[in-house]
Amino acid sequence: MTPTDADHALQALDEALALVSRDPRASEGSGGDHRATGWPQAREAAARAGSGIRPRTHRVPLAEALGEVLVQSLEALTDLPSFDSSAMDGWAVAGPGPWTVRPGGGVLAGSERPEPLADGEAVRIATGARIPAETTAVIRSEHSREVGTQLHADRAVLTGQDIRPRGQECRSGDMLLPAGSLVTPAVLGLAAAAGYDELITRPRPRVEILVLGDELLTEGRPHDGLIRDALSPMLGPWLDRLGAEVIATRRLGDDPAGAKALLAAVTDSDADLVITTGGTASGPVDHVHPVLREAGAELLVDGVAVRPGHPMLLARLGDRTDGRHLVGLPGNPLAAVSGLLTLAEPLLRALAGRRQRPRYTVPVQGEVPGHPYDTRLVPVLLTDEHAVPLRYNGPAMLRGVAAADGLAVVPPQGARDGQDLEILDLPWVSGGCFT
Ligand SMILES: Nc1nc2c(c(=O)[nH]1)N[C@H]1C(S)=C(S)[C@@H](COP(=O)(O)OP(=O)(O)OC[C@H]3O[C@@H](n4cnc5c(N)ncnc54)[C@H](O)[C@@H]3O)O[C@H]1N2
Ligand code: MOO
Repeated sequence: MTPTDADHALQALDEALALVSRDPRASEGSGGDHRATGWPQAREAAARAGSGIRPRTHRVPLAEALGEVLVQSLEALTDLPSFDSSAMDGWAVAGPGPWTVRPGGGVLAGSERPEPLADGEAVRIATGARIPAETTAVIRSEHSREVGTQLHADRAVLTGQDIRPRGQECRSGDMLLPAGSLVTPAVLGLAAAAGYDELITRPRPRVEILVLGDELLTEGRPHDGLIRDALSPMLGPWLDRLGAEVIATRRLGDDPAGAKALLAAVTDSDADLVITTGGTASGPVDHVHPVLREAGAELLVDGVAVRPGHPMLLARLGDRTDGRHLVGLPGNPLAAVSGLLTLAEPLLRALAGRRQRPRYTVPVQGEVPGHPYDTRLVPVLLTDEHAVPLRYNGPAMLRGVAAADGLAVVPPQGARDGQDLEILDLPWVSGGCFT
């Protein structure tokens, strides 16, 4: 590391740790003097908020069901295989050999029902083709010899060999997968094989993204105190990867008109989840809290003991069963990522009827400084053995996370070299979603 790099790294760490509350119980910058929710509890609260809501359902063509969850169990509409079929290219034979080869063409996959075999007869057959009635075995081409009109087997022939009997995998009506299963590419294949053209699933949760801030540019280089909006380009595709349907991304100013538009979205949006960015802290134009108060929203999480991302929040809009929520992400870009993984992801999984992500840990390489009271989320690269913390992990920086495979969950007080840390995979690394 050059001295300049080292300086930068230290500065990033300083910034990541700078917002240490003097009183561990007080949450600064999130609109009041109250307790921040612990990081694990915040994730649980978000998952709880999204479960127990009456799910919407729809019937969709197979390809559109990818990444959604089955509302009903998947029952076979047919026996599989639906007829006795050959498992190999070779010969269908009846009785003991040698056999007389039936003249003419063989039996191909997809061909009409073949003529029954006579005892001592053989017919050429392709993998997947219907087995002629009276067949006792299939002999692979490489295990047989044709001598004139006679077929000889090179090795012992067992009755039933290389025949896939009808119903070997399932009988019509068998339950193939329970309700609640995620529709993966493999499930689409199975459903098609079992006779389905459409599936009944829970639609993806709909999300509306509202990006707050007057200082944001949508193109060109930063100038005159204005900066590029880094969150609009990032959040839509990210939420898409988390299994949401992003219905709109809108930018709202910090002026009264922006506050009014925010209030309208909070009260009227037909999204299941409204996500805001910025305006969560206690600055003069931070109007997320006032708008939520005005709308009578219930704050389920208001500040989380995590760095970055401390001022993130989760609110319930409307009543308990209608299931509309708002997640307020802090404006600092890595803080927004932290809020996305802490609150939005568990909530969206629950709303989609998906199970929460399986937890796993990886030993960390090197010591990781901790916050005195709060959890830290630190971008890491994953090697075969370790999670390697990345620099440039300050709340306003995306340079670390853009190079990362995941975020390591560093407990308060930090981690020693080799300590097992929970890893939050980034969705494009784990490949856990289908879009
Ligand atoms: N007095 C205090 N001030 C702040 C505290 C605090 O505890 N006391 N907390 C700090 C923390 S931690 C965070 S995180 C931020 C959260 O601020 P807001 O959610 O209110 O966000 P803004 O003030 O609107 O913006 C913060 C920062 O992020 C930049 N930003 C905003 N949106 C975008 C975007 N779309 N793309 C790129 N960058 C964005 C914005 O320009 C600011 O620099 O509050 C601290 N303050
Ligand atoms: O550190 Mo704030 O917590 O920048 O999100």
